[in-house]
Amino acid sequence: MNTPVSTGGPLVELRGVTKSFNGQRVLDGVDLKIYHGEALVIVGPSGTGKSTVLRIVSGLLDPDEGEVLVSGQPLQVNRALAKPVQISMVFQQAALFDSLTVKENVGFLLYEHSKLPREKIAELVRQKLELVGLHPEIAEQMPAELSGGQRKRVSFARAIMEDPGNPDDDPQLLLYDEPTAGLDPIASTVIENLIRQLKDQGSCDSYVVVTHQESTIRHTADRILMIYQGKVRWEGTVPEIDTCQDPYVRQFFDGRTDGPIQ
Ligand SMILES: Nc1ncnc2c1ncn2[C@@H]1O[C@H](COP(=O)(O)OP(=O)(O)OP(=O)(O)O)[C@@H](O)[C@H]1O
Repeated sequence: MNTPVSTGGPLVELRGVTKSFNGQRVLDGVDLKIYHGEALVIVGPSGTGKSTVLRIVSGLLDPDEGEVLVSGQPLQVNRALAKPVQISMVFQQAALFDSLTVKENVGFLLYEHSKLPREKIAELVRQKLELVGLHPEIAEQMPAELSGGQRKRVSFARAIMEDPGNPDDDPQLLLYDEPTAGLDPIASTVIENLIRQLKDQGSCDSYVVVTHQESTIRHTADRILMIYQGKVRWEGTVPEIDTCQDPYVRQFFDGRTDGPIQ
């Protein structure tokens, strides 16, 4: 694992982050902290800005206002130079290149940007495929030949790929956007277990999951944040899902149409 620049403060912190699209304010002063070693799940009604938060944390999107601190340092415009924490994102639709094999997808960044021999990269790909529970023979297949659950695992393998000679390349924070969307309950459980397992075995230090699926919330969260109308509305733990009397939380988890959430 990478040695964090600072172990005292949070890994990532958002302070007063706002973001608008087409004049519509989606995030309206979001404050949140992601700590070392934590399993954070972000929930909230559709369209409330959860994926936008992930994209801001990953550096794919800039906030309009507010600060993003990574290991206490502002996330710089020139992110290639300032990389105190390696952050990897697993996208909702797996986002694999259809014209490349599984091996080329998983090893993409190393094939493009490292000096490692191709055979070494192929070996690393096989190792990562095994870590996510896929048979290494799948490496030569095309994404279109795989099931949705297999594609998700391939995208996990890609997110945890690292150059063993470059300690800065070791992902510390994994961001999962709707990792179990569209999967049956059993396939969802397999993916939820895998998310926990990858952290427990050190493939990442911390993770953030954005999900609507209650089983995924319950299986992958140590801490839960609920975002509503552009702000963090509630923060709690899994047992508190059942005991919390906050009307927003109750309505959300009970799936009721009547209540303060419009
Ligand atoms: N690049 C963009 N351009 C324009 N509007 C955008 C863009 N990205 C997000 N939005 C809008 O911002 C709002 C929040 O989107 P976001 O995907 O962050 O919500 P979400 O909470 O993750 O939703 P869901 O649970 O449905 O996936 C939506 O209204 C969406 O249409």
